[in-house]
Amino acid sequence: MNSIKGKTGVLLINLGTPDSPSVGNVRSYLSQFLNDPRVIDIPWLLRKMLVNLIIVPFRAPKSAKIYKELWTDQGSPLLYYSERVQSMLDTELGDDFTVHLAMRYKNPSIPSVLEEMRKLNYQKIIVVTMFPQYASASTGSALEAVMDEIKRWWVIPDVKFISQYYDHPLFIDAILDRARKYNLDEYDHVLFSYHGLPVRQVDKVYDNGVCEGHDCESTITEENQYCYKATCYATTRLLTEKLGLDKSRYTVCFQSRLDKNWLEPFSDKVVEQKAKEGAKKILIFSPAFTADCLETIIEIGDEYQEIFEEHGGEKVQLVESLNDHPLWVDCLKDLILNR
Ligand SMILES: C=CC1=C(C)c2cc3[nH]c(cc4nc(cc5[nH]c(cc1n2)c(C)c5CCC(=O)O)C(CCC(=O)O)=C4C)c(C)c3C=C
Ligand SMILES: [Fe+2]
Ligand SMILES: [Fe+2]
Repeated sequence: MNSIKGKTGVLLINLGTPDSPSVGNVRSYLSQFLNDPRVIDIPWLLRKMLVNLIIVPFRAPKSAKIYKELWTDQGSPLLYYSERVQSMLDTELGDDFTVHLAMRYKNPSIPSVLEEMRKLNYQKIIVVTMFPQYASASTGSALEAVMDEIKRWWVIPDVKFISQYYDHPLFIDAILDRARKYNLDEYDHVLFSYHGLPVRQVDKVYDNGVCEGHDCESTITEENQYCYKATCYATTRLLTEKLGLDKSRYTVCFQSRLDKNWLEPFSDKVVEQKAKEGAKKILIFSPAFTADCLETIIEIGDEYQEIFEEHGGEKVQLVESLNDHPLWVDCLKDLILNR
């Protein structure tokens, strides 16, 4: 048996990114991602045909071009920052814990990292994703992939899952600290742009598959606590209360949609609308992304800037993701030690 630093293994999981921005690697990433039944939740045959014959062949070359713009000397920002957080958290947690990092799609893969962890014979494993708001397509999929591996082990240690933490005070404080360098009074409007989801997927958290009788834009209760829309609005309320931002000065919106049946309002449409109303400068928070990635750097930073300028606006300012912010690491540490 290999020696272990401590008795608890922590598995930190993020979404994943292509191994390189080549068309082949982007195709392989998109294929694994979009064939996930929690991401495209339609019947098997229909998903295989739609994803493998239509979406991936058409999207891979376009996405590869964008990934080439995103790539830095350190590789993909999502993987780079996830590794930084893993190493900082490992140091912060001290000798009783060892922190491992896996990606839901591509590398380091969940099966390979869990196999290393199995060999280390931990007494306890704590699994935490880098998704603050629960969604079946992100957190649910990552936790299912972990269960699929561990269920086959002969020895199953104590296992603990952390499903969401959008309201953790240190998560909120870390975002506020990122925003400190921007003077809110200089901006005509503020957007809180979350990754979008098909409405059908969000509503599946309710037994009858519909979000009826819940006021998910203004209240969160035991009944809608896993409704992604409700947690995005709740995250925004926690942030805006501390920022002292009046309701008239901000909009919650959802980006990266694949079709029209996704959560509304759509971020790109809000950006366009604000420019048409005469806004010159807008500030965009992206509290569903804990590491900067294609969806923040390119979609918000470049594409929304273009849309805004096209309609008369001047500057779209992105509030950087938490990346390797020390308060973000403190948040994860607190979740591991105290949840
Ligand atoms: C049906 C499609 C998709 C669902 C549902 C979805 C949910 C979802 N995604 C994230 C986080 C990220 N997604 C990222 C990229 C990305 N997302 C989709 C599609 C769905 N996501 C695609 C096709 C892509 C690839 C890029 C592209 O071709 O446009 C990323 C960035 C990864 C990177 O390498 O930088 C993140 C992060 C969440 C949290 C989520 C559910 C709430
Ligand atoms: Fe996504
Ligand atoms: Fe809801």
